[in-house]
Amino acid sequence: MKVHFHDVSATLGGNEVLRKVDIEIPSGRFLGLVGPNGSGKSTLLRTLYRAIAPSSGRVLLGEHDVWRTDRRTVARAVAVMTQETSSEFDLTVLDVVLLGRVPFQRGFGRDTEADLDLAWTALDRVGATDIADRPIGRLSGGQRQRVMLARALAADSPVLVLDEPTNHLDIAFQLELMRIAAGLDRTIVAALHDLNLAATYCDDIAVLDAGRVVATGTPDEALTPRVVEDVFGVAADQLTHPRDGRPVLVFGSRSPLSTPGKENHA
Ligand SMILES: Nc1ncnc2c1ncn2[C@@H]1O[C@H](COP(=O)(O)OP(=O)(O)OP(=O)(O)O)[C@@H](O)[C@H]1O
Repeated sequence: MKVHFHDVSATLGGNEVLRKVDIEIPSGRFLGLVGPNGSGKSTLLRTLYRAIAPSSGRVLLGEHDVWRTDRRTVARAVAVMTQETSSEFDLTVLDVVLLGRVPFQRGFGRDTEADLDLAWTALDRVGATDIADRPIGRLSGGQRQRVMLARALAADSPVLVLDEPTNHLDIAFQLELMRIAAGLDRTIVAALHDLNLAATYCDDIAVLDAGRVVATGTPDEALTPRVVEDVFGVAADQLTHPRDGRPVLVFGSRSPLSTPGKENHA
């Protein structure tokens, strides 16, 4: 299912935090949304899962305007993993993952065998079957993040929203999470701070700055040294990874790469 943010603007607390953002994500593509703190990434994601209404513009899921579609239909189409921790601290991990199935159940329906299968498969996928009985409130930040990913995976929705999904995760699971996401046959939009994780795993990148899209394209097209320096105020070089040919950013150097201390030995 394709997603189209069509000239989306949003105003919060009297400030325009999104300004005519226009981004199209074709069905099945993985878009990384990057930008400095406060640039509007989470706000844009919220317009997609019906948490913040745009002040103008439209958010399209397929051909349908999210804001003219009922909540339940949107909840079935869009699974969300955010930083907001579950307030149900006494629920077990398995219960929390099963919450991902709620939009697909009728009324206050019971969990079916199929729901349980999907929940266990998702827990297995994130390596969390051994903590299925633990209360969510007694997990580490990283364990909780895994459970939140499992909840989003258990909802087999065509669209997946990830808001800073790798926070709290050790490096091995950061890579694992991105590998899992990249391998899904879903349309994904993820707000990411780590530009190299974004460059390695995303099909496309959109760079936001002060509520505006300032660059889009494949990682090598969007994450140029010029864009990184203009938007983040950090000097960067774009190299090519020797193993996979993907772009890699190296920060804090001046182009062309200089070797620290070399001049002392000349
Ligand atoms: N509820 C709110 N009321 C008023 N202003 C808000 C509200 N939520 C966010 N903002 C402001 O909107 C702007 C965009 O915030 P947003 O959280 O979308 O940015 P972000 O790019 O996700 O940032 P970060 O990388 O720090 O998570 C910021 O200036 C923020 O202070």
